[in-house]
Order: sequence, then C-alpha cells, then structure tokens
Amino acid sequence: MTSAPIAVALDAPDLETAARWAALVTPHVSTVKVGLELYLRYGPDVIASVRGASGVQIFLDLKLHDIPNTVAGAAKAVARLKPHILTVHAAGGRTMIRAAVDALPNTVIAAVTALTSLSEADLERMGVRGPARDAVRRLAVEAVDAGAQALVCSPREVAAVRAEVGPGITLITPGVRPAGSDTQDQARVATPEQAIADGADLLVIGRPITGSADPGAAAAGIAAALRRVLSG
Ligand SMILES: O=c1ccn([C@@H]2O[C@H](COP(=O)(O)O)[C@@H](O)[C@H]2O)c(=O)[nH]1
Repeated sequence: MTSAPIAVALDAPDLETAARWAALVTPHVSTVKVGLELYLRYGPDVIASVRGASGVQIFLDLKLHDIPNTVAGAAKAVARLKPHILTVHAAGGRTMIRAAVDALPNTVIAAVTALTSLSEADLERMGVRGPARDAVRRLAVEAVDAGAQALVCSPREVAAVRAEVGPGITLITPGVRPAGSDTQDQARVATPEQAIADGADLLVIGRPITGSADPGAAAAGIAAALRRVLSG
C-alpha cells in the first residue's frame, strides 16, 4: 500500500516524543515535518532521529525570511540534512526565493503564501486588500516566477491557486482539520477530504494526529479517508 500524501507536523516538546510519533505514523504517511520548535531546540541532529530507518521524506519547515544573501547561506547550511522540502516565506520576494532555489538544487523550495492562522480580518488589519484568496494568488505567482517548485496555502485557496499556477507545482496545505475537530489556532481550515478533492498534493496535519491517544491509528484513519477520495 502506498503511503498517503500527509506530512505529519512533529511539533513536540522533546526529541523522544518526536521520534516516537515519527515511528508510529511513518507506516501510513509519506512525510514528517520538522518545524521551528524542534529544530531550534535540538538543531540538525533532530533530522536523523525522526528519519530513522524508514526512508520517510523530511519536510524542514523553517520558513526562511531574510535578505537573499542570508537566506542563501541558511539554505546551504541545511543542505547536508538532505530535506525533501524546505520552506521560505513568499513575502521575502523574488530575489530571496530565487536565492534559496539556487542554493539547494536537490530540495523542493516551498513558498509560504499567507499563514493559515491568519483570518480574513487579520489580513485586512495588516493592510492586505481584498479576499485572502487574491493575496495568496498574487504571492503564489510571484513565488513560482522566482523558481519555487511548491507553495504552501490554506485548503480554502488551493483550488484557486491550482487554477493560477497549473498542474506542475506541488500544493501543500496546513490548516487541515477532520470534520468536527477543534480548529485551535488555525483560521482558514478545511477537512482532509475537501483539501484533497480541491487539488492539494500534500496535507500538513499536526495536532489532530499527534494529539490523539493513538497517533498511528489517527494517521491510518485519515490516510484511508484520503484514499477513498483519490480512488473515487
Ligand atoms: O501557513 C502555515 C504554514 C505552516 N504551518 C505549520 O503546519 C503545522 C500545522 O499543525 P496543526 O497542529 O495541524 O495546526 C504547524 O507545524 C505549523 O507550523 C501552518 O500551520 N500554517
């Protein structure tokens, strides 16, 4: 059975917990995601701990956002970890995104458009005019023009972004919540089934899996639901 297009966000307080979650979910999912909490606490060693012997893909979610020279240096600094995906903020601009792409030719550079924790009202207060979808589309086009091979957006925008950038770009959606579950600090959300039906390639899911009593079973359940959508 092929693993489901899910990146489990290993936002754990310690390395042992992250490695345990990774071991439980890797039979069911394609990818595990290491973010700022783990990386800043443990540094590069965390990657070997969560990768284990499974061959699971590593998504390094550092959301780099700085001047191009600094981002290029930061990207080169993680090259030896061989992440499958590395994130940068699309708002860093074309030259910054290009610098990351050039620095890491063997990694998929994913540009984060508008954080899924931001509501329409938050974005308006920040000076973003019009619906979130339009801002996300503008950032997506800029990022793809700069060479980004993947985009991070909310599942609510994924269909519009797909229509804008076409089939060749990997669309990654956090802000995924199974029906009826707590949205927590996420604002622009949809269910796993809706995200996949609307064209997402990879779903980032953290607490709905890692906060469950049995993360392996939770991952297996969502993976089965996605397979039903993909085969139906
Ligand atoms: O716009 C974004 C970009 C990244 N994230 C990250 O995804 C996970 C989501 O975790 P949940 O527990 O499923 O909410 C988390 O690691 C974020 O840093 C995002 O949520 N939104």
